[in-house]
Amino acid sequence: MTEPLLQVRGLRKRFGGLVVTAGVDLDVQSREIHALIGPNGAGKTTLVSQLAGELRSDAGAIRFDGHDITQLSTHARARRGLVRSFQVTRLFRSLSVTEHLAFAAGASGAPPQPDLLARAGLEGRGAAPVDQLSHAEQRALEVAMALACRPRLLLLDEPMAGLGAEESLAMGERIAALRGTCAVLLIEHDVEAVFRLADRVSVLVGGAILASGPPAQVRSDPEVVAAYLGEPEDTR
Ligand SMILES: Nc1ncnc2c1ncn2[C@@H]1O[C@H](COP(=O)(O)OP(=O)(O)OP(=O)(O)O)[C@@H](O)[C@H]1O
Repeated sequence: MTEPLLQVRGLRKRFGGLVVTAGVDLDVQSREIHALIGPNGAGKTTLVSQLAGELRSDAGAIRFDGHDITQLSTHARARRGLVRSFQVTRLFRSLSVTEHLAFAAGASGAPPQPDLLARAGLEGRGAAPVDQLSHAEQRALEVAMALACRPRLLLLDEPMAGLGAEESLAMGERIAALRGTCAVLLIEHDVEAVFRLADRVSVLVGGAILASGPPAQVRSDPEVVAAYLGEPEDTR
């Protein structure tokens, strides 16, 4: 069997006395949409920060595309195609959407992609300064900037947070449209959206993967139901 695109083994991270990532094993295959779900405080964002290289791991190994990247910088990981979505609120608010996309592409060395605005749902908004975008448009730009880097694995941490129902659906459709072009590791609290979108789901509880598999299998796993999903009537 070919090696998964991302292979994480025994990954650990502690903050002082608090063990947050407690020996994570995780495989993400090429071009799959892989959701990472779990209770508040389970360690999802910390794990994504470790994968992106923003947080140094205490132990364990991260292999990407057949190479050990555990010690590589964020930038070196992005150049290999492991990209976390940007947070535009941290960037240059008076620059336009197009300028942001050019900045992201330039930083990663990827060639420009003329269809990116349309793929991101930002058609006709290229000249708009970022501080005039709606919240939903800003979230769309964050994903678009990551796509501008031509990722092989896109790390998305709650891309639907703060969006209305229709905007969430639109974001879900854009993520679904990525299937087959790149892999996506998606952290999302909206379990219904996750089970609609994902090819596989992993459940992180207490800093370790409790279950991993196709949505239907994970959804009916008694341990997952007990630790996170609850019975059908109180499914969150
Ligand atoms: N830099 C830090 N220093 C100390 N503790 C931290 C730090 N970052 C995260 N934590 C703690 O690690 C635990 C896991 O946090 P994390 O944000 O990774 O969980 P999460 O699963 O993403 O949660 P949520 O679903 O609520 O976003 C929490 O108890 C949090 O307080």
